[in-house]
Amino acid sequence: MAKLTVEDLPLEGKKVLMRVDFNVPITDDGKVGDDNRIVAALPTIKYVIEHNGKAILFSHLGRIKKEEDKPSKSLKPVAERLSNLLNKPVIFVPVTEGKQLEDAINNMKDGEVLLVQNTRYEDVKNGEYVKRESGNDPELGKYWASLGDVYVNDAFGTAHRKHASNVGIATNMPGKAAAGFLMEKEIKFLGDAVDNPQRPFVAILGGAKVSDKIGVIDHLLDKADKIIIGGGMAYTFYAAKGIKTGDSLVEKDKIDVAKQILDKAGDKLVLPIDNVVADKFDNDANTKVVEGDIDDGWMALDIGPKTIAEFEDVLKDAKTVVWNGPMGVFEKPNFAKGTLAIGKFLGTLDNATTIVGGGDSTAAVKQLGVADQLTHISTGGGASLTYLEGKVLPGIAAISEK
Ligand SMILES: Nc1ncnc2c1ncn2[C@@H]1O[C@H](COP(=O)(O)OP(=O)(O)O)[C@@H](O)[C@H]1O
Ligand SMILES: O=C(OP(=O)(O)O)[C@H](O)COP(=O)(O)O
Ligand SMILES: [Mg+2]
Repeated sequence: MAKLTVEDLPLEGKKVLMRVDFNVPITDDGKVGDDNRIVAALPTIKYVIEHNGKAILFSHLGRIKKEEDKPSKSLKPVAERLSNLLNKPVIFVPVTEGKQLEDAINNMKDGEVLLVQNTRYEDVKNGEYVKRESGNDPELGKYWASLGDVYVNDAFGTAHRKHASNVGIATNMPGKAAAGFLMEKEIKFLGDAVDNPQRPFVAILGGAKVSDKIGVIDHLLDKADKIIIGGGMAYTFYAAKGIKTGDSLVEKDKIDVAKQILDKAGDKLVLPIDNVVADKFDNDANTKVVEGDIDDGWMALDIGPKTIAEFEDVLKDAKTVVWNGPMGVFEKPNFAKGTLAIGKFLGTLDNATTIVGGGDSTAAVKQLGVADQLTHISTGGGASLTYLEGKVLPGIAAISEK
């Protein structure tokens, strides 16, 4: 990378603003469900504090559209886990601006670590959805930049976003915005694996961020030999094909996009044949396996056994596989079979490069015990896909040149 890296920055005694991606799953009882993204940022955080910098960390957690979203999306549990992992105190500041934050920063000693509250708290002010963080409000990036001396972006998982805490701060610190070690590592790995992929090259797309990620498929059609669609991504395609979807996740305003993709894709696109459907979004729901049409009152929460066999057949000769998005609601054990089966199968592909990306997908393969058999676990889902498309990632573009 011809970009500035953390090793190029003066750190001793400096206020080092750092963007990390601590958007981790939080359990119903308010604990960190998977700490892969926190662990992945440790090398850069440790480097900064070992060089006597003051590490001031910024991250988002989830999406905030109304005041009531805030309490369950506090970064407090993340601060506690980070403190355990670093084996030292982490100062947690429960606000994103103002005197409390400024005082806390000014009171820091060299080598200390501080975590600022969820940057997306700025998206809702006085009950209004103002998107200051997600809309890259110029005043916000400028304000946050004013709090530090230098800036390190290690949030690869967020690099496809143009937000105040990544692009905003960086553009306000020209010549002083550097990449962290995780950012460097992810780009190097993805570049090596997918710029000239060994073929057949198969992409697997699932998960729940349909409107975000469906557009990527169009571009992937030019790159990949096959594209497997499972998980919550599949049912908008069902709707586009006129298959009944019942109460499954469908993004109505993306049905036309799905139709266009289907027209272009021919047999490159592989959709589920059967699904595990449930009568409610609950682990204890009544379930059955159905082929094709899903009746009203039922929702597809996992791929079915015939689909698993179908997907394995497509994957068996692959030399490069990139996977983003779980095949079902794996957080609920009764709907984790499809994700587990695909993860296990990828582990058996000895001569293939297998890459899994995404906050939830990596949590899934770790939780299900198949992560060790894969070639690379990337912290970025949407970010990896955007990279794959060949697009510039705004978070990386904003980092200063060497
Ligand atoms: N059939 C489905 N219906 C609803 N949600 C689903 C379905 N399949 C997967 N999901 C959900 O998708 C979420 C992950 O999606 P996403 O954030 O796009 O993946 P990643 O974090 O790996 O990039 C998980 O919380 C999972 O429960
Ligand atoms: O979790 C993330 O992406 P991913 O779910 O695609 O892995 C990133 O933190 C970005 O989050 P966002 O999609 O709410 O901007
Ligand atoms: Mg996710």
